[in-house]
Amino acid sequence: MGIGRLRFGVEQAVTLHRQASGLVAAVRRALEMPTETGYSAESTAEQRAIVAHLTRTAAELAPGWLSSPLTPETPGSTEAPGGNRGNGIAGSIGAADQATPITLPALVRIGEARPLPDAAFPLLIPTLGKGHLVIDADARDPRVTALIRTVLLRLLATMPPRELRVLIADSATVGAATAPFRPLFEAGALPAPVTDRDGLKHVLDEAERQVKAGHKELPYLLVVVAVAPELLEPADAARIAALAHAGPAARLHLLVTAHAGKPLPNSTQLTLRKDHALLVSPGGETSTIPVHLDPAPPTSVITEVAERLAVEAALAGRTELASLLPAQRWAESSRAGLNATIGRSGMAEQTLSFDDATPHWLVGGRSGAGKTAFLVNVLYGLATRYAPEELILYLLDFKEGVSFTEFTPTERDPSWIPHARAVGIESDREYGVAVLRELDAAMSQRATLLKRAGVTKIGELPETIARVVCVIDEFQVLFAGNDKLARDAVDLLESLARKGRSYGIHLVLASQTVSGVEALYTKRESIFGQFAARVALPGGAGVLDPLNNAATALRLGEAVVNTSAGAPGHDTVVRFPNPHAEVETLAELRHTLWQARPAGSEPPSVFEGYAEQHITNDPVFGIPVHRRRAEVIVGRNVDVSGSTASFPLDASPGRHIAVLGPSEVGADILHAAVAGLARQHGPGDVRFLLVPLVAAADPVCDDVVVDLDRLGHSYEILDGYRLRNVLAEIADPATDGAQKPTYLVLFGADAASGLLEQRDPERRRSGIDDLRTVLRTGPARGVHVLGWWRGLRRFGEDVGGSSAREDVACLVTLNVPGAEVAMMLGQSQLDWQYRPNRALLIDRHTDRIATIVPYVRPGRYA
Ligand SMILES: Nc1ncnc2c1ncn2[C@@H]1O[C@H](COP(=O)(O)OP(=O)(O)OP(=O)(O)O)[C@@H](O)[C@H]1O
Repeated sequence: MGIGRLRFGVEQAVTLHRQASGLVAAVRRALEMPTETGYSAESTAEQRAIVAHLTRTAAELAPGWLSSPLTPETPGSTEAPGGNRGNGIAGSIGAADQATPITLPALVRIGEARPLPDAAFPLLIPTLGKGHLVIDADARDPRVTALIRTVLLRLLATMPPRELRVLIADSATVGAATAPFRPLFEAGALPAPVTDRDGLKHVLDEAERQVKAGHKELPYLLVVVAVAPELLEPADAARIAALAHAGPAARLHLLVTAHAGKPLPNSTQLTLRKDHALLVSPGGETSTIPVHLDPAPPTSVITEVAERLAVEAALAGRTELASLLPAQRWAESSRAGLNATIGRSGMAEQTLSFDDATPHWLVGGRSGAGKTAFLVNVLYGLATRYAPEELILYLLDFKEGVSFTEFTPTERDPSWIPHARAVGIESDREYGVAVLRELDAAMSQRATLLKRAGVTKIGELPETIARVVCVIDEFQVLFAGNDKLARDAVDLLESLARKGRSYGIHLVLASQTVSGVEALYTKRESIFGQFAARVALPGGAGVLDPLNNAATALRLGEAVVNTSAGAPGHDTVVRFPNPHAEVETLAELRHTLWQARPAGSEPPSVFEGYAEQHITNDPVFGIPVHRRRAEVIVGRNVDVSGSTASFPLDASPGRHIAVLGPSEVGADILHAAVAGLARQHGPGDVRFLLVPLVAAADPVCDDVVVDLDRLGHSYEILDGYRLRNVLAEIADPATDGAQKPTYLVLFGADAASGLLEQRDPERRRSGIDDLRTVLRTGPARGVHVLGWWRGLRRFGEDVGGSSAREDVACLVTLNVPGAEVAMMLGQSQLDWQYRPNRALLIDRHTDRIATIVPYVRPGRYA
């Protein structure tokens, strides 16, 4: 072989390496050497000198794993082959103690160019930051498999894991070509190869996104296209050509196999011959210099490297919550919006914002898909990033579970997240609507502020106004029932979704069944249209466009994030941590945030739907207040603050309380009523007449007695006969004013009906007559009846039917059907269904009807 041929070969190498300026210069120098030194290049020795020079240059330009032979000299060692430090996994893993910085692997060895039968120089091809590699044979050819493995191993072993993503579409060998890299797939450090047409489309989507994003901070993306040629659709081939054109500028690089036809732009092209390969110039000209592709690296080497990289990736790409939290607490401003780190895509952190573009989020996922985990991560992330003056949280959970207990003080741990304003656990719809109302009111206040300041967004106000994030888990419960409550919820949500962005009020709606929200039917678009940010967890494809199948193959701990209202092609798959696995980290973080809370911070108001409510925890119980008139405390309102549910007692006719329904909670409500009253009167100022008429109430009555004794009150315990006499006494106008203010407490009042119905022939009155008189005239004389009737009908008959409705104005109904309550109230319909641990409070004088959580004695539901 003469120098002419060598010169041709080397010059072609120069052309092909045009973009690799370092190599071009080096090769030129090598070519110029004979003339400079005056030697004739005709001699074989001279040709050898050129080849040797090229070899040395190659080692400089592509050190370590990039170009050295991949059969390790010391088996079992993944130190950089060839003894080079700096460009290899040894360098990246031990980066801290490496003196040599990692250089970008712009050039990678794929084999040897052999211009002389006995002299070869390493063939380097331009890769990251430069160009693509294309070969005409498909991956079923073992030499192509070897090429893929060589390039992948060299690049993976060289690049820091965060800076190179690899996507593999391999229908040709169904993933076999890259099988030795399995440890990386299993560790989630690289996505496993996709092997079908849809998979290829997703890979190309992802590559196009990289090109569209176009900014320089993205990690490099290497896409291996090892598609069986018979499965490659022309449209996909066109997409690949377009990506080849635009890729290098956007850090996207291709390794394409089975490519026939026109050379792809920016590519090193190879054509396979029987025992060697040839380079094809961009113009399509085939060189004559034979290239011997490197054999596949030993599987053991690949596996060892992959395992080490998987460990490194696991460390670098940890998705533990702690690794996603900001280093500095409360360092960010919420003026322009809030950023939440939601997990990682590859090694890169993924952030989703609450701002003008994505003011509200919709999150979907089947039960057990990790929705709570996802939300808890987001909330801890936000609470660590933004100070309580910048962020307020409202957390509502409608399902059974403990999603947000994290954020509230408990008996065991008094700390709380200082941003949390209200937390609803197993919330009622009434509570949800109360929260939405509070937010709606906040929106109106903010609107006034903005108007006054002449601006349109809270970020433009001179002072910082905290942004509000309201998370509603299983929000579809709000709309169940298609009743007034559901309609109110829809209206409020629509208003918040539409206007919240300007006022810094952001919603996160999470659900298992977003698609089936019936009550939203007419308003679906106007509500969900405002939710540009969609997060689909496994089974949560309902939050995406019906044509978007990006969430089909998600695993636990993964989510598709889409900021284009779920439109196909705008999806990023993120991995998120499991906070339930980091209980200690969370507890520590909560304590740190709690300790740092601003002076005077109040704990969040907490609504626990399942919890028994006890009067001893009532906000006004036992606080000595000088009341003008007594209040009968019966439970807690289902509102944001969990305020006291009570009836004021005054002298107007009808200020008596009837608790209705067979549930024994009726007796407990009377217990609470007496306990509350007993603390509003001095000992001896009033008298309590206790009438335990049913066995079920005896223990309750005993507790009342103990309490009254302790407080030094005077009381009497009456049976049915004494009750009849007492009613007669009180009803007698002659006793007017002779008695102290009296509370007549009837435990199971219906049991006395038979006795009271009997007429006293002398007085020509029955006990029932006296009862009705007491009801009508008692309050004016300070006599109030507190009674528990187990049946509605009996109660109606005792008090005198519908004409006497006003004689008992304060009602608490328990397990009584809504229709019967409606009938008693003379209404056509009542949207109320009894649920355990709930009651309906009705005050006829104020037309107030509200769901309450009645006070019970501890252990009532145990
Ligand atoms: N990123 C994750 N990696 C691994 N396991 C996880 C991850 N996130 C959650 N899990 C686990 O999955 C299970 C379900 O999680 P989680 O309670 O968050 O789901 P969910 O969708 O809220 O379920 P449900 O709606 O039934 O309450 C839990 O056992 C949790 O530990």
